[in-house]
Amino acid sequence: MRIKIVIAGPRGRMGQEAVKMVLDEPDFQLVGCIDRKDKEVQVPFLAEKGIPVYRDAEECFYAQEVDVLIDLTVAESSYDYVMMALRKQIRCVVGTTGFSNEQLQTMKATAKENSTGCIIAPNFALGAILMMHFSKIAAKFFPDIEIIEKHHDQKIDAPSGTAIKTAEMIKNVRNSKIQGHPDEVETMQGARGASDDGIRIHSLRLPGLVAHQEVIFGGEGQTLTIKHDSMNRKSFMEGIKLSVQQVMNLKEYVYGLENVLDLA
Ligand SMILES: NC(=O)c1ccc[n+]([C@@H]2O[C@H](COP(=O)([O-])OP(=O)(O)OC[C@H]3O[C@@H](n4cnc5c(N)ncnc54)[C@H](O)[C@@H]3O)[C@@H](O)[C@H]2O)c1
Ligand SMILES: O=C(O)C1=N[C@H](C(=O)O)CCC1
Repeated sequence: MRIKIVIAGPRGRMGQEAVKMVLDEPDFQLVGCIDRKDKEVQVPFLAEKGIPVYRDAEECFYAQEVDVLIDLTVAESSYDYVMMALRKQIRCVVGTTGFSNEQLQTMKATAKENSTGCIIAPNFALGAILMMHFSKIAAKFFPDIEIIEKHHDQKIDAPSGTAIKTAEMIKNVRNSKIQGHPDEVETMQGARGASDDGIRIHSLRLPGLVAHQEVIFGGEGQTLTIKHDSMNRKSFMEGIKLSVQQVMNLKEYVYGLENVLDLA
């Protein structure tokens, strides 16, 4: 039996790539897409293949038998779609970033209440998962850390979901620390970036970039840099494919692809 999939956000940079991936995968079946309500734009590629595009998620979930929702939209709509899907016991694979902690906690609780799998991953690139994992190891030895994330200039959320997740993973192993000089002063606001428990996060947005992150550790007489670059959006597809396969056997919420990979 093929896994029946709906993709929300099929016209986006990630959505287009995900549509191709799902259509190319013999074990997957794309049964529909969900596009935004306010734009009546045809999606010719989907029309040719006879794949319905719904403007209303409720209608989509009513009309189609769905195993997994893949959401690649914006946090506001993604939250509504995921909540609706989980309440109907439709599993979710979510790449969208920019959720509040409260939204993440509510989706977690809803997945549990409905015994339904939900993987939310701020980054699906396997190299990025390793970059975060290696950073967590390095942070045990080097507690002075600056994260520099660089993305294309059409990204709406900052800092990136990956940078937030990296800081969260590091905080699990690093004691709280205020970095830099205790009397340090910003003579231009924002010069030192954001601070998460003392870890500094800097967000760069430029045309030409896709998704990149460096985690720089400083110690006595040395620095260590752990760096990952996504050159295109195909780099995320292997992780989405794996998540769809894994979520079929899950009955709860998982935040981060590292939790469904064997990194031991
Ligand atoms: N997890 C990862 O590995 C990963 C990788 C790349 C991007 N992202 C995230 O994925 C999301 C999408 O990124 P993108 O670069 O494709 O953005 P994009 O702007 O190209 O695409 C977003 C799509 O969502 C659609 N959309 C907006 N509101 C909608 C609604 N209410 N219903 C349905 N569709 C709606 C837009 O029309 C657009 O087509 C972002 O949150 C981004 O941060 C995650
Ligand atoms: O918006 C993007 O493009 C990306 N966002 C993710 C994030 O916020 O971490 C990472 C991959 C690309």
